[in-house]
Amino acid sequence: MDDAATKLSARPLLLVVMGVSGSGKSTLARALAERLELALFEADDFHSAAAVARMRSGLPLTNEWREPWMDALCQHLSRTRASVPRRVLAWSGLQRDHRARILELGEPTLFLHLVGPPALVASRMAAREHFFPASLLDSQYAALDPTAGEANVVELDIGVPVERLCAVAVEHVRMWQPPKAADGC
Ligand SMILES: Nc1ncnc2c1ncn2[C@@H]1O[C@H](COP(=O)(O)OP(=O)(O)O)[C@@H](O)[C@H]1O
Ligand SMILES: O=C(O)[C@H](O)[C@@H](O)[C@H](O)[C@H](O)COP(=O)(O)O
Repeated sequence: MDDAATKLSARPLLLVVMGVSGSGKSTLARALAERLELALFEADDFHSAAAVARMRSGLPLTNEWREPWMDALCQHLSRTRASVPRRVLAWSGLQRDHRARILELGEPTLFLHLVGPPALVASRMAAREHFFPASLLDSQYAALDPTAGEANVVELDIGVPVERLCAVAVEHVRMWQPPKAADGC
């Protein structure tokens, strides 16, 4: 473990790497999991087969489709909290209400919102294999509630290499003071 990781190793923590599809959530979450020795959770693992088929076919999720996904994700996070108190979640987190549901779990939670030009995200999506088609990217931006000014959210520019992005994220985590209510969790 390096110095930054050692300083952060004592406290419970939920890092949520969020942003539109293709913004680099899984990539950064993997890097943070390794660097800070966190357990990695992928929100994509909690979609129903029908929801995945819907997205694969070129239809976006509606909020009605997102509800059971949120339920499954929150239940899993809640069930595993005691056994895995230090984790990182890759999850789009597009809706403010859904971010509030994650906060309601009561963990010291920092959202890392990956932001960048849609054209850059689209080009990265075009270059990867994934069930989520690039044709749905506009619908992701349409569904995204802005995070500017929201407490416990840091916006990170995706236009840098992953190693740099990870270093910047770690620095934000190191400087972050969890709100008192979640401090002792
Ligand atoms: N900082 C980065 N610089 C260059 N390419 C990146 C970066 N982050 C992610 N990528 C690439 O962009 C694509 C989408 O990243 P991914 O992590 O799958 O996004 P998401 O989980 O948000 O859908 C992948 O091919 C990944 O390798
Ligand atoms: O619309 C949403 O609520 C989510 O954004 C969801 O559709 C997710 O983005 C996909 O599962 C694609 O997965 P990635 O975001 O990991 O590319």
